[in-house]
Amino acid sequence: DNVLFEPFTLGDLELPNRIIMAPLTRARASQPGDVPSDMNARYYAQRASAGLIISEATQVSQQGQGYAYTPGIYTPEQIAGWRKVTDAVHAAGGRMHAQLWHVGRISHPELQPGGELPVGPSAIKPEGSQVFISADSGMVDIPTPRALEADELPGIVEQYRQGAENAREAGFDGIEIHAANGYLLDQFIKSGSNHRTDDYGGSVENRLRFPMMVVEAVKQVWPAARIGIRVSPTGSFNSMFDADPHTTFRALARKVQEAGLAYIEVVEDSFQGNHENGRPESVIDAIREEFTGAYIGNGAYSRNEAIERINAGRCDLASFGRPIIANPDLVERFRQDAPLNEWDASTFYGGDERGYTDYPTLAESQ
Ligand SMILES: C=C(C(=O)O)c1ccccc1
Repeated sequence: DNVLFEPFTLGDLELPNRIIMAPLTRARASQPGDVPSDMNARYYAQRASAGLIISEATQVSQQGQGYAYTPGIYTPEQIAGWRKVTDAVHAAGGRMHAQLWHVGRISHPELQPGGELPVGPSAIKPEGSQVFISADSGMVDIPTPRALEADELPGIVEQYRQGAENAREAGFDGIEIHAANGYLLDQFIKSGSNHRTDDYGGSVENRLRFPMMVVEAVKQVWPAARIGIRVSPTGSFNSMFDADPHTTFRALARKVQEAGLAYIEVVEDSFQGNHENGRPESVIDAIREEFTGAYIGNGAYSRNEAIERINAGRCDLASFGRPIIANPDLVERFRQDAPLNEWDASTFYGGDERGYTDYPTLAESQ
């Protein structure tokens, strides 16, 4: 076997391999109420051979929802739905973290409590971003968000803490804080989206303050060994930009080290794996210098590139998105270096079993 099959202790969780199922929005929560379903449980259980499954982004409140049909983790029905998922994954021998999500400005009044404006660190419209709000409206433009008042922030921190609590009740093995891809925490971290002049904006220290309040809050619920965080230092998805990612994410990695979290998952190029900017190797170096926990690399790796990067010490584990959508038995295929099913992008988001639970395993294809 290759290095992908060397067991790894993530925090205090024993993983049988280094192949991680990346968090993947599929917009297939059951309605009404954005509740995880039996179909969702089947999809995740099919992929339980991954060393660890990280759930799709899961909103911690109505205010934190940005797209139709993404699952929440803030109502009793949603918690019960997630319990079905974790039971099925555990029965199949897997392990699963919940990715806790608040979209911030990437939303629309149709999805917001009381039809309010989406909220963010500053009233800066994410040019070019769109969200899917319903089957009949489809993709719509995003309005200029309302800038959050400082005294609203503790309430949002509580949404994450409660979400962490609900993840425990739902049977997850741990949580991942979603601080990547232009959603609320990334909006605070990066200079392009955070123009605040109070203690939560301006300097790197100030821009990291609110995200680190969230880290401290969920540490009241979970041991740090069961908490990870996802970041996208050079990600441009959702109209994001930071003037100095090297400095910003070195500082973040140092704070995550002080917090003692189990891992950092890094989106290593702009979203959806197009290497237009190449891998930000110097930023990866800075993170690795400051953070001695596990580094999960995400960046459209092939099987062989993942092996190379682990052997070269550029990452400890690798997370895979589209390949594991199309290959429920990706682990076995990587073990055998077998051919992979092609993914069908037209069924990534929304819909039913088609393009979700109906991709064949190797055994089913022979
Ligand atoms: C949660 C997402 C992310 O992290 O980028 C997402 C949301 C909608 C479509 C694709 C991805």
